[in-house]
Parts: sequence; C-alpha cells; structure tokens
Amino acid sequence: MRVHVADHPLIAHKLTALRDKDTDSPTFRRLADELVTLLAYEATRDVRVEPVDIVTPVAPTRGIKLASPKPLVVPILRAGLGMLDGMVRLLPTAEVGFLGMVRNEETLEATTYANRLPDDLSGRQCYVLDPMLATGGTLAAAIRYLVDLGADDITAITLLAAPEGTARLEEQIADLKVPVTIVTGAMDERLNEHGYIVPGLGDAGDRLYGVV
Ligand SMILES: O=P(O)(O)OC[C@H]1O[C@H](OP(=O)(O)OP(=O)(O)O)[C@H](O)[C@@H]1O
Ligand SMILES: O=c1cc[nH]c(=O)[nH]1
Ligand SMILES: [Mg+2]
Repeated sequence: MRVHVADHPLIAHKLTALRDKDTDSPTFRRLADELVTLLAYEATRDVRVEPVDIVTPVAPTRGIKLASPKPLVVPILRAGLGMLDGMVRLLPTAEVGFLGMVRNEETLEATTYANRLPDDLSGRQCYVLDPMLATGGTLAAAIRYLVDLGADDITAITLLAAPEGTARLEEQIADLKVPVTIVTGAMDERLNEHGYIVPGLGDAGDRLYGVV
C-alpha cells in the first residue's frame, strides 16, 4: 500500500479552516469540495489514458484521453458524499457507485447498509472517497468489497488520516493482490480513546450534514 501525504500550502490552509470548530456547515462543505479537487489532482496522476489523434486549427497532433473502461468513483456515505462534486469536476466522464457504511461508535466496527455498484468491476480503476481514515476499518471493508467485485487498482482519497489506522489498514489488506494507494491531505498525530482523529476535525458527517 502506497501512502501519499499531500504537501501543499493551499491544502494546509484550507484544512486549517476545515478543522476549526467555529467553521459552519456551508463553509465546511465548500472547503471539503475545494480540498478534494486539489487532492484529486495528485490522486489521478496514474489515471489510465489512451492516445487520441486530433486536429488543431494549425496541425494534426496526437494527444491523450481517459481510457476505457472509465474510472469508477465511490463515495462512502454519508461523509464521502461531500467529496463527490469536487472529484467529478476533475473527472467528468467517470461513473459513480455508492457504498453506505457506518461505524459503530462503541465497537468502532464498520458495517455496510447500502450498496449501489456495478456487479462486475473487472479491469476498473476505482477512486474511493471518504474524508476520514481513523481506525481504518471502514476503508479496509470498502477496499476489500471493491476487490471482490474485480477492481484491479484502487486509490482512496481522504482529507485526514491517523497513523494507527493507516498501519492497521495496511495489515488488513496485505493479502490483496491489487495496488492500493491512499492520498490524504494530512497525517494527524493519533486517535483518541473514542477512535477520533486528533487534532482532526470532529465528526465529518455531522459537520457536513448535521447530527443524526
Ligand atoms: O476509519 P474508521 O474508524 O472506520 O472511521 C472512519 C469512518 O467514520 C466516519 O463515518 P461514520 O461512521 O461517522 O458515518 P457518516 O459518514 O455517516 O457520519 C467517516 O466518514 C469514515 O467513513
Ligand atoms: O475523527 C473522526 C473519526 C471517525 N469519523 C469521523 O468523522 N471523525
Ligand atoms: Mg459520522
């Protein structure tokens, strides 16, 4: 598993505003949207392309276009939905599948409550969106699920990650034969006793959509 921590002052600047407990929901949504576009630029560095011949007003030339099959973007509900628009702005031809997952706040175990994905992901490059990699349980289950459907290249984009969760995720998917990359806006200090990222930003889903 490859882990890429974005190192860019604009990302750090926007993350600082996102973390602030006084940042309201509309501003939080806008920042999450802007951040994912910046992170997606890095995350799509290895997106598959194929050559295409075109003619400019001056001369014929060979360029590139996104290869088929199109990449699949998979936001993990709820909080991953806050990253979807920013991602598809950069990859407008991508298809989108959905996974609904929730972490039990006592046991910290993730369960899946919704799934709207193609039946066969053979040969597909997948981009998973989830703002928080905390214990890593949610992403481990999501990645395993996509690989079981045939995905052969997975990149997860997170806004924040915790070192313990990243290590645990790596252990939990060590047997998978497909390349997995994590692109994150920051690697925070640690998890607290409730499984929250420290300093973190609190509950991403609640901050995007309100407390349920
Ligand atoms: O790495 P983990 O320890 O598994 O935790 C991370 C998960 O927790 C949050 O989701 P949550 O369960 O709060 O659902 P929500 O997005 O609906 O709020 C977050 O959006 C991740 O999906
Ligand atoms: O810090 C955390 C950990 C899990 N889920 C969140 O939304 N925030
Ligand atoms: Mg939540």
